Amino acid sequence: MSAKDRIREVNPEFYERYSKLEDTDEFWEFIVKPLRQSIRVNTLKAPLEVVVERLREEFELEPIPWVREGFFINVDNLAKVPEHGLGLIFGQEASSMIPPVVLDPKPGELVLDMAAAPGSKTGQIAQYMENEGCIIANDPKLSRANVLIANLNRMGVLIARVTTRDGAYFARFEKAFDRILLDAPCSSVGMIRKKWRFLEEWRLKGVIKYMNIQKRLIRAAYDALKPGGTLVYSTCTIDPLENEEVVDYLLRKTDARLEKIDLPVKTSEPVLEWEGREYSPELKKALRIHPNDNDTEAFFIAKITKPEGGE
Ligand SMILES: C[S@@+](CC[C@H](N)C(=O)[O-])C[C@H]1O[C@@H](n2cnc3c(N)ncnc32)[C@H](O)[C@@H]1O
Repeated sequence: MSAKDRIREVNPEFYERYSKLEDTDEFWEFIVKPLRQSIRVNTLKAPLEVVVERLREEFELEPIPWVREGFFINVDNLAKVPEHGLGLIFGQEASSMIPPVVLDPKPGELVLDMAAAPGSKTGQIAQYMENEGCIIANDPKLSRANVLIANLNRMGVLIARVTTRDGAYFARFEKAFDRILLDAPCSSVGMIRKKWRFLEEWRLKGVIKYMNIQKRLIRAAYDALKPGGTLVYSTCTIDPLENEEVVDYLLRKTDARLEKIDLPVKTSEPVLEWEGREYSPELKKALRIHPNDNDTEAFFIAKITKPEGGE
C-alpha cells in the first residue's frame, strides 16, 4: 500500500486538508518515512574539529548544509555513544537547528526562549552566545521543564534561568529582550516521522486550539521584544493556520516587519491564500519546509524584527 493510501485510511480528514497544500507521492512518503539521525556538536564543551575527528573514527558524518555544527550520522542508538552522555553532541533534528541560526544571538545579549523544553534550541542558542549573557528558558509543563534542566546541565549551559510560566506572562517585560525565540507548541505534523500517533490523533480542532495559543504567544513575545530586536517564530507543522495565519496576524496588529532568510535549504512556497483568507505578500520571506524538500521534519520559520523606535 502506498504512503498516500495508508494516510488516507488512517486519517481521511488529514489527507483531505493537506492534499490542498501538496499532493505528490513524494510528499506523502516523506510525511511518514522514518527520520535520519542527526546531531549537533556542542562547542561549549570542545572544539568542533576535535569532536568531528573522533566521531569519524567510528561513524559516517554528513554535514548539514545550513548549520556548521550539524551532521547526519549513521548510528542506531545515540544513547550508547559516549560523546552523547558527556554532552559533546546533542541529538537534534536537522531542520530544528534552523531557528537558532536565524535568531543569530550574540554573546552578552538577553534572550528569551519562550517555549524551551526539552532544550535543544536553548543549548544551540547558548553555544552561539559562547555562554555569555543570559537566556530565560521557559516552559510551563513541569515534567518537560525537568528534562530541560537536565539537558542544559549536560550541555554545560551556564547562562540559562529556567522558568515555568505561560509564555504570555512575558508580555509584562515590555521591550526587554534583545532576541526572542518562540518555537511554538503546535499540531506537530512534522513529528509524524518520529511518532505515528501524531497522524492518528490529528484533528482540525487541535489545529485551531494551537492557532489561538500561538497568536496569544506571538503577541506577548512581540511586546517583550526591544526595538531593533529579533523575534523568530517557528513550528514543526505544515498547517497554514499555525504558520502564515499567525505571522500575518502579528503583521496586521503591530508594526512588526519580516526579514528575508538566506540559507542553503530547499523550501516550499509559503501559503498566501487559504480557505478564503489572504495573507500579506511579505510572508514570502518566511521558510516553509515540507518533509520532502530536504528529507527532514516539516518546519516553518519566520524572522521578525521590531523597528528602532517601534511599539
Ligand atoms: C515545540 S516544543 C519546544 C521545543 C524546544 N524549543 C526545543 O527545541 O527543544 C513546544 C513547547 O511549548 C510548550 N508550551 C505549551 N504551552 C505553552 C505556553 N502557553 N507557553 C509557553 N510554552 C508552552 C510545551 O510544553 C512544549 O515544550
